[in-house]
Amino acid sequence: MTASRKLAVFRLPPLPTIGEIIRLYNLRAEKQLSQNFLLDMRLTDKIVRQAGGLSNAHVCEVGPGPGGITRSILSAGAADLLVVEKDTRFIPGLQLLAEAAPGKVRIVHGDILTYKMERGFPQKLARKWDDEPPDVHIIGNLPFSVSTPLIIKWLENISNRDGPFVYGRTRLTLTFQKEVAEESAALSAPVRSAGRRRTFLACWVFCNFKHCFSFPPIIAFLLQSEVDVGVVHFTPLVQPQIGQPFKLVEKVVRNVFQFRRKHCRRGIEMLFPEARRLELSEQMLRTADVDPTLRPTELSIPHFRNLSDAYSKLCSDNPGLLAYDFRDELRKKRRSRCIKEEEEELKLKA
Ligand SMILES: C[S@@+](CC[C@H](N)C(=O)[O-])C[C@H]1O[C@@H](n2cnc3c(N)ncnc32)[C@H](O)[C@@H]1O
Repeated sequence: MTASRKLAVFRLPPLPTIGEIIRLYNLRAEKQLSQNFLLDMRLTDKIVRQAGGLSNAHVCEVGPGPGGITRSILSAGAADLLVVEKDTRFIPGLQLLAEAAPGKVRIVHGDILTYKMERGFPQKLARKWDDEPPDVHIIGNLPFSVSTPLIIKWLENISNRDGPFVYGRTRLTLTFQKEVAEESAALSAPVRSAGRRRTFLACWVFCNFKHCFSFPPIIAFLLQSEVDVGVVHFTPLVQPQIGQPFKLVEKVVRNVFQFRRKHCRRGIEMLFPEARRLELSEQMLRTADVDPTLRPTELSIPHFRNLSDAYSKLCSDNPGLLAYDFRDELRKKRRSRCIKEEEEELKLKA
């Protein structure tokens, strides 16, 4: 016990504060890039604690910026910290931190949306999917415009067990806009809770999802930001709540939520080519045993499970259906209408 406690404690040598780093390297937060920095170490420590014990853990921090969360991860005892930062201006400050924690910090100057995390950590860390999660964590306070596409990408990775999930059920601790985090946490509440977001519905399907706490921007940021921030912790589920691939589930959820104030039948119809729209959407709703007059926000995960299973069955019976996108059909229709109008105009002129 004492030995492992000793291992976990890591004290960084005296370093300039994050505020001094920002001044030293002239790291102006770019408002158009939604760059806001966490300066309060008590807050960064609290965010990092939400990941669970990091003693001797392998961690990837996404978007470290001037390094507030980075310092908290090191102080929490991480053995190996991989930071992925897109903006060159932050690299020298991160190098200073790497020198202060020899052998612990690896810096990647790159974009997390394209970074191949399956190569980021040694394969020996990998655990079986149904084992306990591996000692690999992802932590980050990213711009909200990046964290949403990123979580969609990672949900697909969870479904395929690739990317950061080649190591097993890698845990994620990320920040989102407070309203999104709180409303999404309400997904576990009774079915009729309003305001659910489709991205997070998919999160519930594939992850255990916990809204840890929120904080106002005023206590944290260098730039005045208008929105509160919510810290969310995800652990991939051993058994997703819907046994279909992410792409199919996401397509069903996306189409249903397209007309969020209308009956769910309206969005479901758009999954099918115009010529067979009514027939196939009725068949799907009947097989799924879902009331077509429910609104998208009234549908529960079991409803989506039945809808996804029914849609998957229709896709196997109708080759090409999974690739169907009503927008392509609309575009083709518009194009042929334009061509027809042009031909008629030419006829009139002749
Ligand atoms: C909101 S700031 C937060 C900085 C730091 N994590 C903190 O809490 O103080 C977001 C950081 O993510 C970086 N970033 C933005 N998009 C990124 C991407 N696609 N890949 C890697 N880093 C990114 C920005 O350059 C910036 O350093």
